[in-house]
Amino acid sequence: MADHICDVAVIGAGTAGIAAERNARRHGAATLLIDPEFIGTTCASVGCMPSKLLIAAAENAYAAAQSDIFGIRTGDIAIDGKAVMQRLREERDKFTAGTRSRFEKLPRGTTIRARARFTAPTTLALDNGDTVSAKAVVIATGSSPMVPEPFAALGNDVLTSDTIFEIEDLPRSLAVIGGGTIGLELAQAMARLGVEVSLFDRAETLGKVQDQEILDALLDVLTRDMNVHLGVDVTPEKAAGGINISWKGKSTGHQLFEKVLVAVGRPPNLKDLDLAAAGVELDDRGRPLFDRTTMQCGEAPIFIAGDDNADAPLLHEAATEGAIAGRNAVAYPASIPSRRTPSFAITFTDPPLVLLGQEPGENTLTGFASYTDQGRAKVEARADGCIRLYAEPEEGVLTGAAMFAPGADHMAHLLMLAIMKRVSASQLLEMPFYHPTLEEGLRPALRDICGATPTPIPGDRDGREPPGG
Ligand SMILES: Cc1cc2nc3c(=O)[nH]c(=O)nc-3n(C[C@H](O)[C@H](O)[C@H](O)COP(=O)(O)OP(=O)(O)OC[C@H]3O[C@@H](n4cnc5c(N)ncnc54)[C@H](O)[C@@H]3O)c2cc1C
Ligand SMILES: NC(=O)c1ccc[n+]([C@@H]2O[C@H](COP(=O)([O-])OP(=O)(O)OC[C@H]3O[C@@H](n4cnc5c(N)ncnc54)[C@H](O)[C@@H]3O)[C@@H](O)[C@H]2O)c1
Repeated sequence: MADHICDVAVIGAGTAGIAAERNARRHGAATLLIDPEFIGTTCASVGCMPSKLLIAAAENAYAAAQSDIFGIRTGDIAIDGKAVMQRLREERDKFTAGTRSRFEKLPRGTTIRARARFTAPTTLALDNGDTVSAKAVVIATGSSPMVPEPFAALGNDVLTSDTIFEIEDLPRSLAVIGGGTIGLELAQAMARLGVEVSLFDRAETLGKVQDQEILDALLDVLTRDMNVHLGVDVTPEKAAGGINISWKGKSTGHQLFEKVLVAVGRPPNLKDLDLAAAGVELDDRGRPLFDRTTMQCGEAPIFIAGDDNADAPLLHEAATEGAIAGRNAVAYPASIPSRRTPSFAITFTDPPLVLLGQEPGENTLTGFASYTDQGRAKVEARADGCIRLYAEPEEGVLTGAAMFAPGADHMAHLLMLAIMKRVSASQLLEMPFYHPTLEEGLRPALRDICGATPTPIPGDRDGREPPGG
């Protein structure tokens, strides 16, 4: 049993915790990074990377299935589920190994393999019997999949994002419960890998989409590969050969599935931390109140970063919040506020779904563009989806976007720059748009916005699509 003394103790060695420790050390602190597993982050082990590896396999299966369109005959396509999952795990393990190797490069004595809980605002008890005394503490404990009661009792046929990447072979059929980011990405990937998929959500939308045209486009694409049931409550029951799912609400039915993926959200990992001892003020869900510009919990020497604060549970936000928390833990009690970037979420469906910036308000101007007749999208046989751009009424300065369109994951970065630099639709239209690109498809929406503001379509620019495509 040892008593460790440091300037900044970081609980959790995921993306946020690693960034917090690194930045606290960069600012001169003696640090400790505490984690029971040092698995190499959720992102690399069971999150971003394995899900994108599955999606990459699905994209290749889909491209092979579509190749006839281009006159390329591939013959019968065989999907070797075991090989798909094996490659996924092999590549995933390289990502986790890369992250884990960074722990070995930390200064000696920085890492402690244990689970921590608070005994006072700046003291921690570890489950190996050690204690930690710090000047400030960063909580970076992440989140875990929620499994509602009826599913929890049903054993191994019920999967979450923590277990689905471990399956030996692709199932014949899969019910996906929850059409949020995880459900959408994995449902479409599995369906395109030949799994019979049904997607269920109790909401009447998917992926938090508010715009009806975007939702319609999303449903149009998804339902080519799977059944989608919105506005339903599902009840699972163990049955011979898998799990029987009954649903009722906007539609009613029942079906047997070999496996069920539960993807209904990821609550923060806070319950084992004994936050009462930390003395931080909690909201009505038991989550610490904190300032998102400093990551500080009230006036306490405690900072919270990453999924565990449930603010923006995304990789880039976890890394940013960790860096802010680490710097301010060193600066305590003189926290320095940081400017946070506009909200930015990409769901890696095909085409990608993007929600960017502010949601529209009463006076927001909107511009619309469809990709069903867009030149480059048609060339590539992926003419689906649409985009909606949002702007301020006075000058048409861009404020946000909702997009479900080919290339939206890349175009969103251009729009993010425009939003952050307060660029107007008119100014964007002064920019050259190379032909034929997917970016050209933004212009009808930009022109809509110009048309509704005193800032016109630039007089020396063509007001229509380029002749020839
Ligand atoms: C399937 C899936 C796909 C995703 N895809 C994307 C994507 O494409 N893009 C994107 O931006 N985001 C994606 N995300 C979200 C992203 O992975 C998370 O936002 C990010 O990993 C959160 O990092 P974190 O540091 O908060 O948590 P984590 O990386 O989970 O780290 C938390 C750490 O805290 C430790 N811990 C917990 N309790 C204690 C305790 N009491 N004491 C000590 N240590 C503790 C845990 O062991 C863990 O190591 C995805 C998530 C999932 C599940
Ligand atoms: N590409 C990415 O950036 C990416 C990918 C995967 C995950 N993530 C992160 O992981 C987080 C968690 O993802 P998630 O998909 O688990 O959660 P989510 O909050 O995105 O979606 C949960 C969905 O489940 C539905 N739901 C809730 N309870 C239900 C029930 N009992 N029956 C049916 N439907 C139900 C909700 O209506 C919602 O649509 C996301 O918020 C996101 O931040 C990001």
